[in-house]
Amino acid sequence: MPDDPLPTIDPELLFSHLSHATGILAAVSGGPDSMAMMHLLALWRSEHKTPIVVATVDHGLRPEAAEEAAFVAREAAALSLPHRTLVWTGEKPKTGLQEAAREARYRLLVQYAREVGASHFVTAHTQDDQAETILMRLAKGSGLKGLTGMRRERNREGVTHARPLLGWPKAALLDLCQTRGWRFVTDPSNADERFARVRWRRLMPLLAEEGLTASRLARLAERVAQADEALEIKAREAMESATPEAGEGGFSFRAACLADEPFEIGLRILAQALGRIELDNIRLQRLESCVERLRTAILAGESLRLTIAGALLDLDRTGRLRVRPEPPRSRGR
Ligand SMILES: Nc1ncnc2c1ncn2[C@@H]1O[C@H](COP(=O)(O)OP(=O)(O)OP(=O)(O)O)[C@@H](O)[C@H]1O
Repeated sequence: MPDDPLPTIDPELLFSHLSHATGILAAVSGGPDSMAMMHLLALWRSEHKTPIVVATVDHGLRPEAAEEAAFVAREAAALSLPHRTLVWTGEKPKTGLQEAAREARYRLLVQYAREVGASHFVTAHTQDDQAETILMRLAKGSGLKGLTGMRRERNREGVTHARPLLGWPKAALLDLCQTRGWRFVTDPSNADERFARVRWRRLMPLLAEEGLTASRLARLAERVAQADEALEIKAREAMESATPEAGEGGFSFRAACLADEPFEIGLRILAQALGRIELDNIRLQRLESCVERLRTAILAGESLRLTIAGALLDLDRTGRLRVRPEPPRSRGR
């Protein structure tokens, strides 16, 4: 397959959805993607008044990290952009280090965005990152929700996390850095095969030879996101017509919809019900087995009591399902 020509990136279009931001915090690690983002933001700023600040997180995991942060600070200063290094000082876990580092990074970025009054923080995730995310989630047996990939915008504790480069290939950003002479650093952990993401990245050219390109995977994510949104709306409508009522530390609804609606909608109704008592991110397999058991009981007109991820579900013989947080005493049994 011939390579697509690299697209030209217009900062005005790229950041158009950020024009209403009260301030933008750019998360810049020093790699080509985020350095390109910083330069593009600096170009965009010449036409806009939105304050822009830059931050680099030093996770305290690699000795070179402090020098990389200093490098970003110098490059930001050359563009007259204020820069801050945010240091992760917390305890470092022995397992799940990447996950913990990501959580710490976002926590620090959200805190700093608040401190400087920025309504948005932006990261330089690209189309390739999106494609890798989809492949990794497929390999983990993800359901539809996971296959929607990373979102262009999401709320993190009151601050909007935007990913303006999600539609752009990494190669286009690298090309920009090279042609414009924008300097960047190379993070050695990007070649460390202990990380699943790196191993998937190595597979990408092979998959592209069979047509499974990053742009097709990213397109799949967009289509799945559309389907996911439609199914969520249908599930919400079904729940609204099931006379939901708050009470006794939780809420209840007519559960017939769990059996009458297609299984996928039933799953989402239950997930939304649990969401109402602030239980989110429940494992798909757990939800699936709960809905299966509830459907069987509903059709047989039987009562049923179940627990799932800290919630107590009580189906009575009239077909009403009560959902409430599990009392602390019975948890973990
Ligand atoms: N140390 C850092 N300091 C500042 N920003 C960072 C840092 N590391 C990553 N970022 C931001 O996050 C973007 C994506 O980085 P990377 O792909 O390494 O993160 P990831 O952990 O895979 O992403 P995610 O956190 O969404 O899973 C970078 O382009 C940059 O904008």
